[in-house]
Order: sequence, then structure tokens, then C-alpha cells
Amino acid sequence: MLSLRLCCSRSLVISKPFIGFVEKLSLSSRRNVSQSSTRNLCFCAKLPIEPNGLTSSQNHTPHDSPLSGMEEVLGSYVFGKKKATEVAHLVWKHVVQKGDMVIDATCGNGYDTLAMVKMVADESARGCVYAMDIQNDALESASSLLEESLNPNEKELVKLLPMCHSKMDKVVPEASVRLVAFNLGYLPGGDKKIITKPETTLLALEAAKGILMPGGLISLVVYVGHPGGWAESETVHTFASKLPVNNWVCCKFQMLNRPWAPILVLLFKR
Ligand SMILES: C[S@@+](CC[C@H](N)C(=O)[O-])C[C@H]1O[C@@H](n2cnc3c(N)ncnc32)[C@H](O)[C@@H]1O
Repeated sequence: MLSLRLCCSRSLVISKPFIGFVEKLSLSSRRNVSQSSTRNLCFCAKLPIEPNGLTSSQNHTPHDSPLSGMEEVLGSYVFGKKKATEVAHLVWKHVVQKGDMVIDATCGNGYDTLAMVKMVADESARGCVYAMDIQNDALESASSLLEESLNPNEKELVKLLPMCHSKMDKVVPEASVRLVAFNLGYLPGGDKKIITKPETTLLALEAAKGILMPGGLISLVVYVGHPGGWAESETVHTFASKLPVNNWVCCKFQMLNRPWAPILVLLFKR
């Protein structure tokens, strides 16, 4: 363990207010397409019929959507005003509370880890961020960033772990974690041949499922511009599509006519 001191179940499962929001977006996007053909956007929503004969959206009141209040933030991704990583951070902020335990499954240069520490840190010195990576270069880079960006109390909350994220459930107890975040692909500024792989990403998602607490979030930013990126994206999509609708709200944000744009996947555990 390197410590800082040392060194839905279908394509889109959505609640009623969000459907209204999507309807407004698709209307305005259709208008945009016909007017200027600059931004072509398509949402697909499948609402499975549940055992009581109602659709998932009929079964859940507008108040129980984990996306309530995030309409503007999500729209800012769709309309190209914010990057997927920025939107991800804002969604995390909406979910994470002071004192929480969270995991950065792909620490890299530490920017996500830094954002997480700021979200969990409070006066009581509770809260914990586990940040893992298979590359020592990445953890060293993250360590320098955190060293210069955090105060001594905040530094105490971070554990940098040189390990594969598929083993994350060996580090924390079951149902104890509020957020597990993945920023897939290669280390920016590093060796582009060392990338996250579909097989280990799938194992890590299974592990994350077990350690996430109710009300928690698995967040993924998926890059498809490098070899293997699409296969990994398919793996994430298939995993998310199989999560039971009673316990999970799963959605994916993808710009269909910008095929290399990062994809944001959000899996909320009810
Ligand atoms: C896109 S970068 C992450 C960027 C980072 N979150 C940041 O804020 O700078 C992806 C990272 O995942 C790491 N990685 C690849 N496979 C991994 C695995 N099996 N377990 C943990 N980390 C892995 C890579 O070494 C790389 O540093």
C-alpha cells in the first residue's frame, strides 16, 4: 500500500421528470438538426414492464430519481458546454457526502482523486479515498499533485494503492462505498499501450457492485478513440444493461455523431 505520506436495466432507465427533460431535448435537437444539421442527438429509452404490469417509470415516483436536480448538468454534456469528466465530477458532488468512503478505480495523474478528497473531507477527519492504479508512474504523479494541493488533514484521507481495480473488494467491506469511479483508457502523458482492459474492467465492475452502498454510484468515463476502446465500451454497456431495474438506475450519455467523444455511464444503486 502506497500512502500519500510515503511518497437500468436497458439502454436508459429514467424517471418521469427526466423523460420530460429528454423529450424537450430531443425536440430541440430535432429543431437544431433541421435548422443547421450541426448536432445530431438521439436518445433511446426502453422502459421494461415490471412484474406488477407497470413500467419502471410508473413504479417510481419523480422524487426517487437519483438524477433529480441534475437536469442542467446533464444537458451541459449534451450541448457540448461541459466535458464528460466535468459532468462526472458534478454528478459525484450530487451523490457524495462528507465523511464518505469512495474509490478512484483508475487513479492516473490524480485529478479525480483530488476532486474526491475535496468532496469527502470535513472537520471530523472522517472520509476516505482509495485510489488505485497498476502503474507506479501514475501513482507517483498523483502523489505529487496531492502533495501540493491538499492540506495535511486532507492528505490523511487518501490511500494510493498499487493494485488492479478488479481486487477492490479485498480492500473495503461490502456495501460501504458511496462512489466507485472509473476513467478508462490510458494514462494521459504516459505509455499509451498500457490501457484498461475489458476483462479486468468487468471484474472490477462486479467487485464495485458488491461494495457499493444503497444510494451509491458507479461512474465511468469511457474513451473509445484508442484500440480496444469500443470493445471496453461494449463490455460496460452489457454489464449495465443486466443490472436489475428494481435496484439500479443505469444511463449512458453518448454523442452519436461525435463517435470519438468520451461516453459517460452512470449506474446508481437504489
Ligand atoms: C485515463 S487514466 C485515469 C486518469 C485519472 N483518473 C486522472 O484523473 O488523471 C487510466 C488509468 O487507469 C490505469 N489502469 C489501467 N488498468 C488498470 C487496472 N486494471 N487497475 C487499476 N488501474 C488501471 C492506467 O494505468 C491509467 O493510469
